[in-house]
Amino acid sequence: MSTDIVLRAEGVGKRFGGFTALSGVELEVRAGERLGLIGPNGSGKSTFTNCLAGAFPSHDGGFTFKGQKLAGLTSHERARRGLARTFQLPRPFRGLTVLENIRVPLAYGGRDSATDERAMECLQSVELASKAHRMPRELTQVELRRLELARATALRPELLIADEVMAGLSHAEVDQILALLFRLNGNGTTIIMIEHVMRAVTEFSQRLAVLVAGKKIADGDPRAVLSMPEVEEAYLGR
Ligand SMILES: Nc1ncnc2c1ncn2[C@@H]1O[C@H](COP(=O)(O)OP(=O)(O)OP(=O)(O)O)[C@@H](O)[C@H]1O
Repeated sequence: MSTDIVLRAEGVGKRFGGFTALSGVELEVRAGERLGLIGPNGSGKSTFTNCLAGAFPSHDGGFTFKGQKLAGLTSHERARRGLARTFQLPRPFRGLTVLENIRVPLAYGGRDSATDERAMECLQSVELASKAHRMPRELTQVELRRLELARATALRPELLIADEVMAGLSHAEVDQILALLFRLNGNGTTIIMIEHVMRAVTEFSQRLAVLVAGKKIADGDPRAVLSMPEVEEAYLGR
């Protein structure tokens, strides 16, 4: 694993009206790293993702990605720079086939890359090639998650934020998605996994960061972090 810092969050804060959803969040992610970002419901994980991906601005602080500040860039511009995210509820274009769904992000990456061949390659990487000409409504839950991952990673991002891609899946399906994420990481993609399926997070993460009520309360070796009394109390409810 390289020691280059690919992402740095500095003092990130976000308010919704009078409610503080994030406060002073500092985070560094190394190139090639697998980081788990955990925390109870409502602790600010998706808000952090939305600020990072440019869905809405943060009120305080900001992000540096590959040495460049992200402030002022739209979510599309961030995606073009290699920052990808999935959505908790998969958001395929319902009126397009599975293959056409992959052509959309490819088209963002430049006219030449939006070929059927490249789209099929993406589908093969998530084992969905046999469903290329199906409509999203014909896919199972786990296939929809795979399509979401293929859409997010079509442009071969340097950093992927996988936001609860395992929710509601069976044990075996979680293993399938885990294998896929390990493969993506093995091919060089840095991954931040936001997940409530603890088995998956602990198996996947080289490091864990914990958000509670909008603040980062722990960051380090997964075993050490999970055995911290404040994490057990806040997150695991023990
Ligand atoms: N658009 C919004 N307007 C007002 N409050 C919001 C908005 N988005 C999030 N919040 C609030 O901010 C807090 C953090 O929410 P967020 O969705 O980031 O938590 P989370 O850690 O991702 O939770 P979960 O694990 O349930 O997905 C919550 O209290 C939520 O109600």
